[in-house]
Amino acid sequence: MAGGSYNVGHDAPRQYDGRVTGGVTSMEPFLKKFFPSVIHKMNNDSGEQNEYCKFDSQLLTLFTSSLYLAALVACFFASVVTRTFGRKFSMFFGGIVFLIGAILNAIAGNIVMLILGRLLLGVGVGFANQSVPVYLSEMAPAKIRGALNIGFQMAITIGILTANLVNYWTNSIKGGYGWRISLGLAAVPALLMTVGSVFLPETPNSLLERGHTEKAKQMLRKIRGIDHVDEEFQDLFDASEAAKQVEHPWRNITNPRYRPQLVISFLIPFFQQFTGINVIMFYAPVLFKTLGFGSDASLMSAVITGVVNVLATLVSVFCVDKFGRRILFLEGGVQMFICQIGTGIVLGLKFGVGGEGSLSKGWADFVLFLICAYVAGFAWSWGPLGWLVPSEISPLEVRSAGQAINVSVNMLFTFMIGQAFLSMLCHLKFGLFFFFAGFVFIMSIFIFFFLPETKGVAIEEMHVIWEEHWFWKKYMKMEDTHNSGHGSSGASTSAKSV
Ligand SMILES: OC[C@H]1O[C@](O)(CO)[C@@H](O)[C@@H]1O
Repeated sequence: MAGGSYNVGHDAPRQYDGRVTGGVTSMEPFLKKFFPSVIHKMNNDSGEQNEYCKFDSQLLTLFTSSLYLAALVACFFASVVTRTFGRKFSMFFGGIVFLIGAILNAIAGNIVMLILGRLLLGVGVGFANQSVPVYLSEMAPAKIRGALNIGFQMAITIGILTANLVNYWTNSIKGGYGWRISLGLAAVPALLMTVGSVFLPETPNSLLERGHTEKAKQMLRKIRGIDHVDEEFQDLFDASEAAKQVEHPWRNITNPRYRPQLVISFLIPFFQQFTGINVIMFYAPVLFKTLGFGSDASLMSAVITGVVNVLATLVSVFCVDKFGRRILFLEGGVQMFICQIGTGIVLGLKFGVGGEGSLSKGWADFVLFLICAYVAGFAWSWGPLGWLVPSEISPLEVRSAGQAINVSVNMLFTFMIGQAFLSMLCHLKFGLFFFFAGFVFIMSIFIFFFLPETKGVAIEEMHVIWEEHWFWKKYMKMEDTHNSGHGSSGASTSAKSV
């Protein structure tokens, strides 16, 4: 499946570098060079050491999370570039900026270079994030769009695992420059993306959007491998014309008729981040080190959680169309809740509020098991469904606005949790796990009552599920004050996820 390989190839930079930092921030030579105060705190053996606060440094968290802030800002520019100059150009530009960021990070001699490089990486991520999913959705034949959508999250998890493996290796390199290799290797997927984007065909939708009607038809023939594409082309053409009529997608989405889309496009990425997943993904090595695992063992544990993440995401590829979204969301929620409460209790008992103590091997293994089960629960529920559901519920006329909300909310809260985690751990201590468990409880209730099943429902028929829903149906009857757009555009039969 060609689309699958586009996916993995092109999302790799975002994932590789976004995550490689989690490991780097637990490497001593790196900390010594850029964050000596953290090292000082770590080595403080005055006996009053608080395990939870070992790594608390605003600068250190800023280093990790600044990428997402840059991505958040960049994705708004990227949406204009992607529309005006095409998906290919957006990927190419993102790749180049990302490449410069990776080089700057690898040769960084001071904290300014380090953070500047990271901001550039963020800009690259913003562009890739905006263009790659759109590209995939537009290239995919309708019947494998769902699988491809999860392919996006699959690529994310593979990128995280690769980053963890690289860190595991570079951590063992003598000479104190391992972190440079970790950060610099981000140039590999960046190059892949830049060069790859030159050779990729442009999507028919993008060609149509920019007025190249005949080229668009030829391209559709080429990528489908058949001559008779009239029907699909007509759908694309109609959808593109209908989208051109929508002058105010942002005003459209505030219409009561689109209330479920507005609320869900905001809440799903918000909740996805408040599962606390990135505490594990960004800081697993730091977290495991805090729990008393050695430096090497910490990274190894991060590799283990990385493998679990990939495999469990695969599970959802096979289950999502068979068992539906709701059951995965709910099962994943229960599993995460139990594991978080379990981890919180063990840490509470072993470290108490004072944060002094250690874990015996048996208890440490048990915590590792709980964290792996938590990651698995996330990886077959909120991970992939966090992208899939918002993209499939919006009719064409509000799709771009819905998707922009989804991506920006995701980046915003990834940033906020990345930024806040180390001091949350320091202040909330083991309560941090109860904090996220509380959110998992709330989000599961939300899914139970407010998210109807979307499995097997054609996108253009999606309005029916809201009209029949006990809560959302009242919005469907409300007067349309802004315009005459209906929840399902007749032109949206090709159901492009943009
Ligand atoms: O697999 C974990 C990853 O999945 C996401 O929640 C969504 O793509 C990321 O924020 C996270 O790092």
